[in-house]
Amino acid sequence: MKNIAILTSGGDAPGMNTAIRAVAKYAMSKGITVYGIKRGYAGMLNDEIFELTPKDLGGIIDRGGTFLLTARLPEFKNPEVRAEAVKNLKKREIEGLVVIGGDGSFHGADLLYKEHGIKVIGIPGTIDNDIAGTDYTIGFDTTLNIILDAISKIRDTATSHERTYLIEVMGRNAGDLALYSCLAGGGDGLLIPEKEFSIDDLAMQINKRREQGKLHDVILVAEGVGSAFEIAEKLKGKVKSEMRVTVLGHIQRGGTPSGLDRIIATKMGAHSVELLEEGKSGLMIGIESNKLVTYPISHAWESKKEIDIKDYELALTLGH
Ligand SMILES: Nc1ncnc2c1ncn2[C@@H]1O[C@H](COP(=O)(O)OP(=O)(O)O)[C@@H](O)[C@H]1O
Ligand SMILES: O=P(O)(O)OC[C@H]1O[C@](O)(COP(=O)(O)O)[C@@H](O)[C@@H]1O
Ligand SMILES: [Mg+2]
Repeated sequence: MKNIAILTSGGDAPGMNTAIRAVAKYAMSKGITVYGIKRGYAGMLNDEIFELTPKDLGGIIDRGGTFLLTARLPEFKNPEVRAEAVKNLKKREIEGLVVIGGDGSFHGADLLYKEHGIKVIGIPGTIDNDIAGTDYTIGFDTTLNIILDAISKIRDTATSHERTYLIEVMGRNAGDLALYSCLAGGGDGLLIPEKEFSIDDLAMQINKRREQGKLHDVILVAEGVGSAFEIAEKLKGKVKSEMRVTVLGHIQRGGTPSGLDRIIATKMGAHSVELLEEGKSGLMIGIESNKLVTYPISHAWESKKEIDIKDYELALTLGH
């Protein structure tokens, strides 16, 4: 394989730059020419494609976001749009494409392979950890650590004022960020979309904690269950303590990638080039039990990543 390209697509995630660097440097070490595509599929369509040089890759291993920029292009679901975009790859004789993104981005990649023969490899990059076939997606660990830092800070003020805090965290339809920040941050309650919950039970739990002499409550609310403000509204009159809501928002998606995110981004990035060199295509890379694995790329949207029930129950047990 002589020429490959890389793009990032969907929501950005810390560690995407680390992955781009690994793909490009590893490919260059094998004599492959590497193109960067700006703004995901939008840049492929608009011909924002340029040859990456070693200079582009310096100083990005620890930079959050993605220097290739990212975008969402709903029109890419249209086969005519894909046919137009692929012309910009073919005129440069780009045979392989590494797509760093989520299930939606992988879907687009799969169609490029099936319809136009471009060899594609997907690297899971999203803070949500909502992709089947991998224990961790790139960005999840960094975001988890940002949330843990926020929990510690909020707990200080929550305790001083003896308040109940609802902290809304990202995750789209997935509860992993809320679950693992509750587990590792000592959260006192957890609401995730994968599990039913009762507002009355939560209120009872908060009141019971106060009877035990606890001075604060930190409740993790996954955005997938709805607004934490609405949950607070429903709790009003049922809990005795004063309540506050903090929506962490996009602060969760920025900053230096953690060690774990950099390690998995680097390993997955290099492996994507190995797979392309072997002539493979239509695969996504994952990490399971600390080993790199591959699945057909369709695994990302055909299988649903399940919540770990034991971890969920442990978080609830320790939160009581
Ligand atoms: N079914 C699909 N067919 C073709 N392209 C798709 C499809 N779904 C998503 N895409 C492309 O991938 C982009 C990113 O998808 P999105 O679902 O927003 O994020 P993520 O990749 O993080 O799941 C979309 O804006 C679109 O360009
Ligand atoms: O940046 P936006 O457009 O506000 O999107 C917010 C969404 O993006 C995410 O941060 C990341 O989601 P994706 O990786 O699937 O794009 C979600 O957690 C959140 O729901
Ligand atoms: Mg997605």
